[in-house]
Amino acid sequence: MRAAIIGGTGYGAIELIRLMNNHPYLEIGSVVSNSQAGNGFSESYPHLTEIINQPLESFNADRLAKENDIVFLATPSGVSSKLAPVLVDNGIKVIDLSGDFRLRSQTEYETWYKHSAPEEKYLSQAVYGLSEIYAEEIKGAALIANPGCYPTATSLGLLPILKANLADSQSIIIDAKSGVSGAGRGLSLTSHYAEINENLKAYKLGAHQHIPEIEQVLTDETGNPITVTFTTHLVPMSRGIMITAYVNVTEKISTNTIHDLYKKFYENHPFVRVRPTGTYPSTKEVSGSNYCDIGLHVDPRTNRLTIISVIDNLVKGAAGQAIQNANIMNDWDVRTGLNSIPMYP
Ligand SMILES: NC(=O)C1=CN([C@@H]2O[C@H](COP(=O)(O)OP(=O)(O)OC[C@H]3O[C@@H](n4cnc5c(N)ncnc54)[C@H](OP(=O)(O)O)[C@@H]3O)[C@@H](O)[C@H]2O)C=CC1
Ligand SMILES: CC(=O)N[C@@H](CCC(=O)OP(=O)(O)O)C(=O)O
Repeated sequence: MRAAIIGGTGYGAIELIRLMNNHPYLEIGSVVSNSQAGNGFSESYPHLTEIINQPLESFNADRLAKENDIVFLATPSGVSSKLAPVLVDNGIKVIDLSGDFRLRSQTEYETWYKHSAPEEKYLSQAVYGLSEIYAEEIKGAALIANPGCYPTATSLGLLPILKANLADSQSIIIDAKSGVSGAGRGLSLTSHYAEINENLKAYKLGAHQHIPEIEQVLTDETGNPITVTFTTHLVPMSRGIMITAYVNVTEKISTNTIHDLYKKFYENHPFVRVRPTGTYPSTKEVSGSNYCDIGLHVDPRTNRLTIISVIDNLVKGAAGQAIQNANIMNDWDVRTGLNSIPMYP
């Protein structure tokens, strides 16, 4: 199956290429670049020399639909909302890595993203691609809204306890940290070496676009309107996300019991690894892989559960989950092309 990638010279796109290169059924088809059309790939990414030789193309929806079977949009929010409709109307399946089709409400989208929402007609047909939770819906979808990196780690970490009705759903605090590649390849003062090296920064307090996304999933899955306190931090590393979530449990319950509950919840989901009690995952232990690793601890003094959830933002947080969704859409084993062991150290 030929897969086109749009946003060709961004970090999401090259991660798609790295993963697709080892996928037995997905062949890298057209690679579209807005800024580098006509140039060779290795001019932007010399590490791909003699591996990916095709020239970068400009966007042409008719040609893309004729020459490819599926399109991955690795473009910024506000750009995907313009490109996806043209592709869907051309009858090609689309997996969008941006935030454009994740929120069902246009008003919510415009409040948090600060630009115009996609058309209702396309929003209503988009399926939220949190692979472990929505596989049935993903199977038949024409347009997938691939989840955000922070919402992936957060939702997978919180859903088992919330769905078991063992937590006070209004007590959730999420402390989130990301490596700099989460902000993409574009240059900015925040990701400038001297600004981020040996530094730790909190950002977008109360204004992060992933807040409504997290609240939407948790609310949908529990049936209770949930609001969360969510604070993001930029850490001086290239890849990786760690979320530390705190939630009050509503009855006396041990870490072992909660651990068993999580193991059961994810027993048929090979990419979520629930760590043994007393051990907590680190970002390097999932780096370069599609795993989400979860560690759990209940403090009996406070009756509060601490959840540590780690992913690689570019893999499970973006390109890896997108490929996992393509696997689900095509009825291939979810692990297809995603078997690589995390890169350690
Ligand atoms: N980085 C991450 O960890 C994650 C990213 N995402 C989302 O995935 C998407 C891609 O992210 P990422 O690759 O990191 O971002 P980058 O900034 O690295 O890449 C985005 C690419 O999109 C293309 N682009 C930029 N502006 C325009 C435009 N106006 N019109 C058309 N194309 C444009 C550019 O490539 P070219 O000029 O070659 O077309 C650019 O390199 C974003 O929506 C992001 O929010 C989601 C989860 C995690
Ligand atoms: C470190 C960093 O800046 N991360 C980005 C993550 C953005 C992202 O992945 O965008 P989506 O909204 O498409 O998920 C941020 O916090 O905004």
